[in-house]
Amino acid sequence: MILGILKEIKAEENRVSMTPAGVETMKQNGHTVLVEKHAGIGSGFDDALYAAYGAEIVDTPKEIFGRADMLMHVKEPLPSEYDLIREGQIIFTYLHLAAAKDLTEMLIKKKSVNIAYETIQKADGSLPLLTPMSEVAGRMAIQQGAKYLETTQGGHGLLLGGVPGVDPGMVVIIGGGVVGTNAAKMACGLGAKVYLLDVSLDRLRYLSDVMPSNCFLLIFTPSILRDLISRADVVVGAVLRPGAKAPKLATRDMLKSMKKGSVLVDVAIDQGGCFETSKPTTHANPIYTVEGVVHYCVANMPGAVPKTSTVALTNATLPYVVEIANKGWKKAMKENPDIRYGANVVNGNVTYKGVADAFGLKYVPIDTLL
Ligand SMILES: NC(=O)C1=CN([C@@H]2O[C@H](COP(=O)(O)OP(=O)(O)OC[C@H]3O[C@@H](n4cnc5c(N)ncnc54)[C@H](O)[C@@H]3O)[C@@H](O)[C@H]2O)C=CC1
Ligand SMILES: CC(=O)C(=O)O
Ligand SMILES: [Mg+2]
Repeated sequence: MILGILKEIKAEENRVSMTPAGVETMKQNGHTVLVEKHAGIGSGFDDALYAAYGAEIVDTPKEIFGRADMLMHVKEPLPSEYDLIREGQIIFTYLHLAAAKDLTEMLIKKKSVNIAYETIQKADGSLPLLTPMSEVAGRMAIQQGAKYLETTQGGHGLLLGGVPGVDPGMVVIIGGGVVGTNAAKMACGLGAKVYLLDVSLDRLRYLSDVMPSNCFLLIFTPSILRDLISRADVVVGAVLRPGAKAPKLATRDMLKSMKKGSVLVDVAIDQGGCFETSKPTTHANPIYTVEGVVHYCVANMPGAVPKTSTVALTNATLPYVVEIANKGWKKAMKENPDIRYGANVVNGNVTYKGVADAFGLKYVPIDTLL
């Protein structure tokens, strides 16, 4: 198969979808790998290194779209690429379609085979291609929250961890999955007072065994959130209903009760966000203020730490890329249920229920297309 590694074009997105070591593995499996010129620069990998590991360096995205059987990106295709997508072409990347109606409609029209990293799912319910970036984003969420608490950044001027003799800040994390747990670890490590909320008692029981004593674990209810949010310095949105639009859990009314200059970090923004007042921002312009509360809603947070994220992402994607390339998408989906879950829009059909439900479109189970 011919594989195309495109240069990311989203604002300030410096990741790349495959490391040179990944290219070597694909070559060992008998595939051709086209890498767009300068695709890896932001992650510390130059064209000469890719070439040394067996990649063919290609000048334009147009040539890659024209030649590749499978396209790989990190982020979703952007409008400048829409016309280049070919019928039957495999697109393997983060898509987050339940929060992207235009993109969903475009992919339906193109009849491409769109496999989303974020909905590939293992038998235990975990999301192996979302996990590494959720680890990064969860850890970053606290760095960003701490930074924007500084008065020079628009915050109310508190050091999140405090110092001896002065109270630390209070962090509320909504959702105790991968993002939430990683955010909690960082916030606890800094010495903040941390509240972690989830709807799953089993998850809270597990976390109570592994989290330090400055992490308080509570079941999520709107009234608990309303109470905590009025006292919080940093609130992190970290909920997920896989593949579906995020529920709006924190309302504008709750925001009004918050301290001016406190900070919301809505990591769930890529699925639409879990605060009523969230809208996607970019690394170039990451924050805005509503009701005096700083909102950080960057949909590709890991893109700012590409040296960590690119390697972590390839570590997770590569076994799946190898399987899809070696077997073709149909056989790979027939034989591996994890990959079947990744099917979002295939040959003009919406094959992921959360996406179909988000837009009232017809849901076509992927099994009927294999
Ligand atoms: N902005 C960015 O750059 C990035 C965003 N993300 C996003 O972060 C979000 C969270 O991802 P993960 O932690 O990997 O998901 P996860 O599936 O590991 O965790 C989600 C947690 O939310 C909980 N939950 C669901 N509904 C809830 C509710 N109503 N109240 C409280 N908890 C609830 C679930 O029980 C689960 O524990 C996703 O939308 C993901 O796409 C992930 C990486 C980067
Ligand atoms: C998960 C995701 O959307 C990201 O890493 O950008
Ligand atoms: Mg995202």
